[in-house]
Amino acid sequence: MEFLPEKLQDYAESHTTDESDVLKYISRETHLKVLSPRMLSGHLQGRLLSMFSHMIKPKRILEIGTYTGYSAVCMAEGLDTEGKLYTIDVNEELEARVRKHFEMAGVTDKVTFLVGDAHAIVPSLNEQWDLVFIDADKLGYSQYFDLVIDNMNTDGYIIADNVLWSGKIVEDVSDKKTEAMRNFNEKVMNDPRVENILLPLRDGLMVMRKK
Ligand SMILES: C[S@@+](CC[C@H](N)C(=O)[O-])C[C@H]1O[C@@H](n2cnc3c(N)ncnc32)[C@H](O)[C@@H]1O
Repeated sequence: MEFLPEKLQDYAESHTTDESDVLKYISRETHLKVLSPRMLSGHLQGRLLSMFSHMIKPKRILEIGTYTGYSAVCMAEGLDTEGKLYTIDVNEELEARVRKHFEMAGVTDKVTFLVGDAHAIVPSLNEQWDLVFIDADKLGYSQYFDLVIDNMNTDGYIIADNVLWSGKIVEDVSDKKTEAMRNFNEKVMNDPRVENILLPLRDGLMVMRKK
């Protein structure tokens, strides 16, 4: 499914700051050589993540779902000078490619890339988060929220991707992932510890601020 009519997408992209050469390289290589390139955040969402990160100036970022490193590089752009970004992916086949991308982007010293199941790794990280990006297994979103919420700084932000789930969220569809995403959106909506906005950019971003 196209998220936006092509002409509007082109117009929005042509009126948005361009991607860096490294991000263009990551995107191109991912589309040529990696399965499911649609998972990559892409130009508009990448610039939004970078913009949020610049606004927050986070000292600690957690990303759940690295894929080929595109969104991690975008968020690293806004890190505080002493800041660190942790990113986790379970797919070890991507590891060499991701490390190369971080090297090319010049972020290796700020980024800790962990390969393994985020459900097991997140509880082992002894950090307080300013920005968390949840973009991995859809059945795990609610658990990821539970795992990070008590370690969010006040005015820290959690962003969850794909919350419109290609539009299925409002259709008469009841498969496991769609139901999981509905449950996640309801859970966030009813949690008094956060205020939230569902931003209908691309496949939908749930943006939450820890009160
Ligand atoms: C949508 S992609 C991430 C896209 C990336 N954030 C970006 O915007 O370019 C989702 C990734 O989550 C990873 N993933 C799925 N289940 C996971 C788990 N349990 N722990 C860690 N990573 C997982 C997949 O291997 C995949 O690379």
